[in-house]
Amino acid sequence: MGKLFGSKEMKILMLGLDKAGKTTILYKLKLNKIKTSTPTVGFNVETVTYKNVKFNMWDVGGQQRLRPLWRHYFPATTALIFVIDSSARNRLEEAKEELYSIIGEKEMENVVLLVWANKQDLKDAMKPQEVSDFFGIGKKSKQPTMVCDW
Ligand SMILES: Nc1nc2c(ncn2[C@@H]2O[C@H](COP(=O)(O)OP(=O)(O)OP(=O)(O)O)[C@@H](O)[C@H]2O)c(=O)[nH]1
Ligand SMILES: [Mg+2]
Repeated sequence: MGKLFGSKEMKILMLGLDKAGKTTILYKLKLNKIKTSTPTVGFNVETVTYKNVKFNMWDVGGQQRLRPLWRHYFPATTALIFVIDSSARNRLEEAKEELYSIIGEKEMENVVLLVWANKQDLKDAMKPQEVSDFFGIGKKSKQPTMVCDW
């Protein structure tokens, strides 16, 4: 917990496949409203302040051709929010591969990991528990990990 709350400023990195909903989440947290967005090429960064902690939230484009750039955003990350489209069952394997490739990197092996099971409003969405089971969260990774929806 000291790692989470001891410092006054922390970098939160949001990654995930294209169309998972990262930019939508960023602006919902920042502005408390849904802002339509186009696919991100590059990144968005916003500061969300809660009590005395400043969360610098980084949202990076997830299209396949942009994923090799993700590693440039790794340094100084405290927590990774890996966003998935819970209704895109056919993309879950791809998402899992990308997640394990990220947390397999030395720089990222100790970050706090949150898998965000997004788009729970869609009727065929996988529940957070199903996502957790599919990803093997907490089994393969030794870092503090949880799966959540909104
Ligand atoms: N139904 C539903 N749609 C959502 C939700 N979150 C995002 N979307 C939609 O999903 C689409 C993609 O959202 P983005 O936020 O642009 O996705 P992204 O992860 O930033 O995509 P890239 O920038 O390409 O990596 C948009 O049409 C959003 O309106 C959600 O919780 N429920
Ligand atoms: Mg985006």
